[in-house]
Amino acid sequence: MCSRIILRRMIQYNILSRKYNSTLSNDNFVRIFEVGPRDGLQNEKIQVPTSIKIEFINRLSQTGLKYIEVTSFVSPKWVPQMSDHVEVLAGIDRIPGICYSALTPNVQGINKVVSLGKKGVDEVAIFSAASETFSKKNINCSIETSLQRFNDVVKIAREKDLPVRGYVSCVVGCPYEGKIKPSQVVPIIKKLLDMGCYEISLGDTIGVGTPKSIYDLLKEIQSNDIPSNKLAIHCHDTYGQAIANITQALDMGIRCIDSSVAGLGGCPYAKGATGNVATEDVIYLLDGLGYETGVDLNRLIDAGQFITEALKRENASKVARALLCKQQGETKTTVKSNQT
Ligand SMILES: CC(C)(COP(=O)([O-])OP(=O)([O-])OC[C@H]1O[C@@H](n2cnc3c(N)ncnc32)[C@H](O)[C@@H]1OP(=O)([O-])[O-])[C@@H](O)C(=O)NCCC(=O)NCCSC(=O)C[C@@](C)(O)CC(=O)[O-]
Repeated sequence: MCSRIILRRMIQYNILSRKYNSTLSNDNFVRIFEVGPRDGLQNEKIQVPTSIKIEFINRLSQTGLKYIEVTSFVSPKWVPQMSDHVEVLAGIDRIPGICYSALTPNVQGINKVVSLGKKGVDEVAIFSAASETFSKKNINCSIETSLQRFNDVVKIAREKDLPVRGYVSCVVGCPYEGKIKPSQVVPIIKKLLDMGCYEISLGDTIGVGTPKSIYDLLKEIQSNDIPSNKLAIHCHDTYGQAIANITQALDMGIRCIDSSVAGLGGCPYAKGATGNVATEDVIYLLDGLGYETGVDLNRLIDAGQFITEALKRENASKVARALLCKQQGETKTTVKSNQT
């Protein structure tokens, strides 16, 4: 009898301590949401061959990333670069456990995703903005109209058990309206969450944020009882503040970071905005801070090199450049010492 009680206590203790450990490790785990194939490529002026996009996504799938935004179902007249969404999705090697996602701005987009069945995506995203002008430039309608449209998108997605992620662009600044107040952002987040989005990604679309503006924004969001585990941070690095802003967000409990390998990207409707923060730089930061991500930095660098060589441009990741330089130096030293 006594030993049974002890056994039960041991089991309870074990379960509790596992729960405790998993809470700890959850808090220590940061989800990386790779947006390179979508946000990274959507702004490329020359059509990137579909086979390159497929190879890029396949390489990303080998890095340990669990979320990859692969394309968007937007109008090909507005963003021609994403017009091969069906072919991209049909061509990639899907790895079980990886969530492949796409943007769907309207019913036409979500219906197309649904019609693809298993060749579609595992989750979709809708995208709003905290700036009225940006909304009109980006999706050709007011914020209010866009939210009505998204309601219909979410309804269809939920009927098909497709999780929906929400984006809010221009959370600290807009290319047309300038500074954006946190009080402009909070109502949009609330509406998207109420609609059924499982998470809201906060987009510093033109990379003007600083740790102070990110702090002010997150403080306002938190004071409105919106939990941090419903949020992600999406930083562009135009002013070189992205890593500092992400560190601020991590300090305030955010555990999902959007990034783009090799720092690819830019928004077609935000002139002058450079790419997203580079995933390699984010992983280096997180490794250094002791967070877990499950992402292999070397494989990521390989994927980043592949796509930058294909696009014939410099890799914008400082970490990738530094590590590649170091490797080249080491190879040269080895070759020299083998020759002597
Ligand atoms: C939203 C619309 C469609 C409205 O565009 P619209 O012109 O107002 O729509 P419409 O309903 O009048 O349709 C016009 C034409 O587009 C077609 N169309 C309409 N919808 C679709 C669709 N889904 N798929 C394919 N075709 C579509 C439709 O069939 C029609 O074709 P037509 O009859 O003239 O031949 C348009 O403005 C659009 O596609 N915008 C794209 C915006 C975009 O992709 N922006 C970049 C992504 S957002 C971003 O980068 C920010 C983010 C998320 O990364 C976060 C951050 O950094 O802040």
